[in-house]
Amino acid sequence: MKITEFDYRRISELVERARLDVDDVLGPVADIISMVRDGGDDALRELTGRFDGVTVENFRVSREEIEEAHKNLEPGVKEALREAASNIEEFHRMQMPSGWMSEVRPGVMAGQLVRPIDSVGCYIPGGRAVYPSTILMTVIPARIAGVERIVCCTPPAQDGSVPDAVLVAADMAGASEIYRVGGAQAVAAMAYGTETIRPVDKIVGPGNIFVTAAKKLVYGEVDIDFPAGPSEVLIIADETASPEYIALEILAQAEHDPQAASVLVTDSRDLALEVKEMVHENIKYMERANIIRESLERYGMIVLTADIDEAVDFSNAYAPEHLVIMTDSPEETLEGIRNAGSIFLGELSPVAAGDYGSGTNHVLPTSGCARMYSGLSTESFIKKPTVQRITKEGLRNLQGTVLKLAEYEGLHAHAESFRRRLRD
Ligand SMILES: NC(=O)c1ccc[n+]([C@@H]2O[C@H](COP(=O)([O-])OP(=O)(O)OC[C@H]3O[C@@H](n4cnc5c(N)ncnc54)[C@H](O)[C@@H]3O)[C@@H](O)[C@H]2O)c1
Ligand SMILES: N[C@H](CO)Cc1c[nH]c[nH+]1
Ligand SMILES: [Zn+2]
Repeated sequence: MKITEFDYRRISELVERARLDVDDVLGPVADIISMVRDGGDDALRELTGRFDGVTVENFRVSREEIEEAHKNLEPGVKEALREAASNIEEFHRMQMPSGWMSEVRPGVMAGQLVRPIDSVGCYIPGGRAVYPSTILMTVIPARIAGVERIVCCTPPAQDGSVPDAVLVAADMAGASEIYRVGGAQAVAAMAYGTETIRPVDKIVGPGNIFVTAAKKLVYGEVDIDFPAGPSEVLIIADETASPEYIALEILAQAEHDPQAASVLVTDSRDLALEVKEMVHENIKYMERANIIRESLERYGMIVLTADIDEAVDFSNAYAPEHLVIMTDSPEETLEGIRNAGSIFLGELSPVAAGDYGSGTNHVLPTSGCARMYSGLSTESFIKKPTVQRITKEGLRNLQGTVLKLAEYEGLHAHAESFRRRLRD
C-alpha cells in the first residue's frame, strides 16, 4: 500500500486512483446480455460452461435438493444463520414505512400508500466465496416488504450443486425460486426471461465487476437497487487508533476480490507507517493471500492528511461503501460525514459485524454511488402510490389555484373537468 500526501487540488485524482471503473467491462457484458436475450436457456448453458466451467441441465433447484441441504448442513452454521436472520429481521422491520393520509386543506385528503413490488430477483454472489449471508440480506427485506415472488440466482459449484448453506438460508428467509446460474448471464435472465426463468420487476444484490456492469445495462428494462460491488472500505483514523485493528479491516475487505478497494485516511504518519508494515507482514498468513495482494496493489491506498477535517473531506469525496471511524471521538467525526453506505463507529465495530450479524444490510452502494444511494432496505422493495379524495368543500378550496394554472397552461379540458364538478 502506497502512502500519498493529501492535497485538495488532487482530490479527484486520488479518489479515482483507488476506485474501480465498472464501465471498463460494459462492452463484453453487453454481448453476454444480448446472447441471453436472444438465446434463452441454451445461451445460459453455454455461458455457464464458459465462465463457471460447469454443465447445467436444470437451472432450477428442486425442493428435494433444499431438503437434502437441510439434512447436510452443519448444525452450528444453521444456528448462526438463524441468529443472523433474526437480527436482520428485527432491524429491517423497523425500516418498514407505513402509508398515511392527511387533510391538506379542508375537504382535500391526500396521502401515500405502501405497496410491494410484485417480483424481485436477488443476485447472490458465489464465484470466489460462498455468500449465504447475502441471501438473508436480500430475501428478508423483500419478504418483510410483502414481495410475492422472490427469485434468487447464484453461480453453481463445480459439481453443479448450490452450497447447502445458501439453500438453507434461502429457504429460511422465504425465497420462492432458486436458480443455479451466476454472473452477467443471471442478471440478463432475470431481466429478459428465458424458457426456465420468468423475468422480474427489479434486480438487487451484490456481485463482481461483471454482475455490477450487467445490472447497470439492464436498468430501464427492470429497476435495480444500485451498483453493489466489488467491495470497498475507507477507514478514518487518528493516532489513538489501533494499527492492528486497521490492518485487519484492510485485509478483510481485500480478501473479497482482487478488485476490492481499501483506503486508510489518517493525520498520523506514525500510524500510516505501522499499518502499512502490519498489512504487509500479515498477508502471508492469510488463506486468500493472492487475492489480497492483488487487491492492495491495485486499489489499496493510505492518504496522509493534515488533520481529521481533511480526512472527512476526502472520505466524502470517495463516498465509500463501508466507512470505519477510529478517532478519539468517532461521534464528533461522524457529524461531518455526508456520503457513506454503512458506518462503523469506534474500535469495537468491525465491518464483519455488519456483514453477518448486527442486523444492518450488507448490500451497499460502491464506486462512489453512496453519494446518491443508501444501502438495501425494505424500502428497496416497495412503491408508494399517492392517493386523494376530494369533497365539494375541497373543490371550492382548490378552485382558485387549479383553474388559474390550467388556464395559464392553455389546458382548457383540465379546467372544465374541474369546473363541471363544481356546478353539480
Ligand atoms: N457491495 C456489496 O454490497 C457486496 C456484498 C457482498 C459481496 N460483494 C462483492 O461481490 C463480489 C463477489 O464476486 P465473486 O466473483 O466472488 O462472485 P460473483 O457471483 O459476483 O461472480 C462470479 C461470476 O462471474 C462470472 N465471471 C467470472 N469471470 C468472468 C469473465 N471473465 N467474464 C464474464 N463473466 C465472468 C461468472 O459467471 C461467475 O459465475 C465481490 O466483488 C465482493 O466484493 C459486494
Ligand atoms: N463485505 C461484504 C459487502 O461488501 C459483505 C459480506 C458478506 N460476507 C462477508 N462480507
Ligand atoms: Zn465482507
